[in-house]
Amino acid sequence: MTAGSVAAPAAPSVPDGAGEESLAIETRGLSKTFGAQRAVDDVDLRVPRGSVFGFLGPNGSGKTTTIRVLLGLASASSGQAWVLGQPVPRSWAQVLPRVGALVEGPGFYPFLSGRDNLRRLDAADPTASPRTRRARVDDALDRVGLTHASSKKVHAYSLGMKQRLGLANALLTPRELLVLDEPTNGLDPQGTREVRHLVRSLTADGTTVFVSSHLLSEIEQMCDHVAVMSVGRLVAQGSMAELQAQGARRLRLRTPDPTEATATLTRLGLSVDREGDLLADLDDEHRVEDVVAALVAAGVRVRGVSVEGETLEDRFVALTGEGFDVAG
Ligand SMILES: Nc1ncnc2c1ncn2[C@@H]1O[C@H](COP(=O)(O)OP(=O)(O)OP(=O)(O)O)[C@@H](O)[C@H]1O
Repeated sequence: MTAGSVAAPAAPSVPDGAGEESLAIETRGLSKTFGAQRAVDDVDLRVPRGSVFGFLGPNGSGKTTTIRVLLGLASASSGQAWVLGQPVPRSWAQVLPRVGALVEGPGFYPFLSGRDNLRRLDAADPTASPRTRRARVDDALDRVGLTHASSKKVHAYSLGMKQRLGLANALLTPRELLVLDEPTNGLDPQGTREVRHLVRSLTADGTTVFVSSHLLSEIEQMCDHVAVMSVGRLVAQGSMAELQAQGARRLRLRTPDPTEATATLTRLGLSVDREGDLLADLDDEHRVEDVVAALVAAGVRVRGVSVEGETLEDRFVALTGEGFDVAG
C-alpha cells in the first residue's frame, strides 16, 4: 500500500473466517463506534474484483471510517473484513503490497519537489524495484497530468495538485486494488474530469478501484457498481443497472375509457392516480405486458402506454434522505 499517511497495521481485532475469492473487498457485520456513536454500523460490503466500485454517501455517513478500518488505519469494533480474499488486519503483510491507497491526502515533504517526494515514497516500498524507479515515477506523474509541475516544491502545490500527487503515489507500481477516498476533492472541473477518466482507465488491466464520494454525478460517471451509506449503515449495493431496476416504476396509461381502466387496474391490485392520464405504481408482481393484456381483455381501449422509472438521483435521495449532494 502506498498511502503516505498509512501507519503500521492495527492490532488484530476482527475475527477471521473465509473470504470470497471473487471479491476484492468483503465485510460482514463491520462496525466502528466512537463512544456512543456508531460511525459504521453492521456493514456487509461486497466489492467484485475488477469493478469500479463507488462508495457513495453524504458527509459523515461513515465512508472514511470504513476505508480506514479496511486499510488497517483504525481497528474495527466488531465484524469481519477481507481484502483480496485475505482476512485483515491479520494478513496485512501479504495484502499490503497489492493495494494502493489515497486516503486523506498523503503526507508529503513540503520542501521537496513532487518528483522527489514520489522517489522517496517509492524507495520506502520494499517491493518496488529501484532499477525502474525513475521511469515509474515519471510515468505516474504523467498519468495524473503533473509532469509540468514535477520539479516544483510541494509547498507551492495547490490542493488539487497535492491530490494528483497522492494519486500518482498510489499508481507507482501496478496494484490489484486501489482505494481512493474522495479523489476529486479540491480539483477544478478540468482536473475532476481527468481523474474520472484516469479511474475508468485503471480497470483496463484488471485492477479493482474502490472510490468514495459524496457526489452521485461523480459515481455515476466513473463506476459500474455502487454501495450507498447513510448514517453509518449500508442502505443499498449492487451494479448500477441493478440499482436502477430496483427503483419504483409507474405505468402511464392514455385511454378514452378511464372508468373501465381504473376498475381493471384496481382489480389487479394496483393503486391508481388520475393526472390527465391514469398512473399506476408497478411492482415485481405486475409486469407491464400482463397489465396491458388484462386491460385489453377487459375491453379497455389503449391509446398509449409508457413506463416511467425513478432516476438514480430520485433513488439515492430516497435512500439517504434530504440534503444528499447529487450534483458535481
Ligand atoms: N476519530 C473519530 N472520533 C470521533 N468521531 C469520529 C472519528 N472519526 C469519524 N468520526 C465520526 O464518525 C462519523 C463518520 O465519519 P466519516 O469521516 O467516516 O464519514 P464520511 O462519510 O467519510 O464523511 P466525509 O465525506 O465528510 O469524510 C462522523 O459523524 C464523524 O464525526
